[in-house]
Amino acid sequence: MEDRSLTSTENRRFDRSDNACSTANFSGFMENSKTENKKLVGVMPRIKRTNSETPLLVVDEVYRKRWHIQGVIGKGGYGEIFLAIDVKRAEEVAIKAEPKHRRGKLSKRMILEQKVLLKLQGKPHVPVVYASGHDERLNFIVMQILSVNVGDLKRQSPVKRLSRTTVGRILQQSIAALRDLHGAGYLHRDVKPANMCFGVTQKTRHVLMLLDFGLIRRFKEENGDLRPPRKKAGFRGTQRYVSTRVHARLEQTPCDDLVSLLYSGYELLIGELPWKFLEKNDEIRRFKEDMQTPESDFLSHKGDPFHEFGRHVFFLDPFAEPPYHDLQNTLKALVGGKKLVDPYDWEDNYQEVLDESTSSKE
Ligand SMILES: Nc1ncnc2c1ncn2[C@@H]1O[C@H](COP(=O)(O)OP(=O)(O)OP(=O)(O)O)[C@@H](O)[C@H]1O
Repeated sequence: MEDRSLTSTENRRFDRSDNACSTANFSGFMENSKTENKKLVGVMPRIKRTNSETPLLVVDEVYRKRWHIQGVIGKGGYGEIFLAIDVKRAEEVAIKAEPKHRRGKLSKRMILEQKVLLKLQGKPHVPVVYASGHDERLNFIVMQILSVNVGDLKRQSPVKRLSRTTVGRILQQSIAALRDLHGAGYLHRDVKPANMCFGVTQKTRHVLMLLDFGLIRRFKEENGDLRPPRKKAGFRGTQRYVSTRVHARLEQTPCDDLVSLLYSGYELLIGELPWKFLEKNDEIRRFKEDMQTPESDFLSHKGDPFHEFGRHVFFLDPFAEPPYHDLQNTLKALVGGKKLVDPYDWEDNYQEVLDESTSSKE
């Protein structure tokens, strides 16, 4: 095994041989016995050894006699994501933990996330869940360890953006992830680069995974019909990425996840969304509304595959099933003959996007 300094603040890549052990049953949570042959080769997240003052899980402690906590690898608005070693299987896992109570109320967010993640097990763009459950203080999900998120992979690029072929493939895979999720009857409602990671094993390092099912909502009845829309829906999502329909508090449908995906792709391609520095909700909404008018600069870009994709997405019928396959096909020219398994920017020292930048200056 390579030397892995856990105090390092750099992203790490390392190789590790698999050493899967048998599974055991615990009370109070479910366990998935599926384990994949592990050899970690992807862009591993940074580990912070320092916890917050009131840590959800304590570094160096063994949680539930099973997971040796190594450090924090991610933080969201609700909880924290830890790197841990599963002492039974001798392999790295990620543990997402959230307090059970929020502002004095029982938090249902992670309970729903646990349920949906379990339902989606076996889908290629969803992380493998090894266990999930709760104790008196927190809810937790033990899952497959993934790479640095795509937003951070963009931030690490020397030109703070990603190449067209990398973005095209991220979008094609995200469309597949959304097709599977929508097919199961759920909307994500928080599609953004920070909620996308790649696998870190040889087999999964080119597979995009969609994360964070905390804002998920069922949009179909059990019989497949659309649930009747509410007159006014609450705001759910991240202001920068939500569609104009969400700004208008309309009931979300699959097209709104796809608009968030379009904005995510635009951000990855150009570096920052034009409304990044606007603070007022109305100003952001107006900017987005202008962008989707047929005479906008964005939609006047004829012949460019990303703008073609934008045209498709902006004019989707909110109440019809999106043409996922056609949308993926629109992106073929952006991908330019690269395969999903060919290296992505971060595996190639961002050379392609550096070359794109140089040629656009000439
Ligand atoms: N399985 C994983 N492996 C590696 N990193 C992960 C994993 N799950 C989450 N992360 C990292 O942690 C970050 C936060 O995760 P997540 O979005 O699930 O948390 P959250 O508390 O629900 O966040 P939010 O406030 O955006 O809703 C992600 O952006 C990602 O970088």
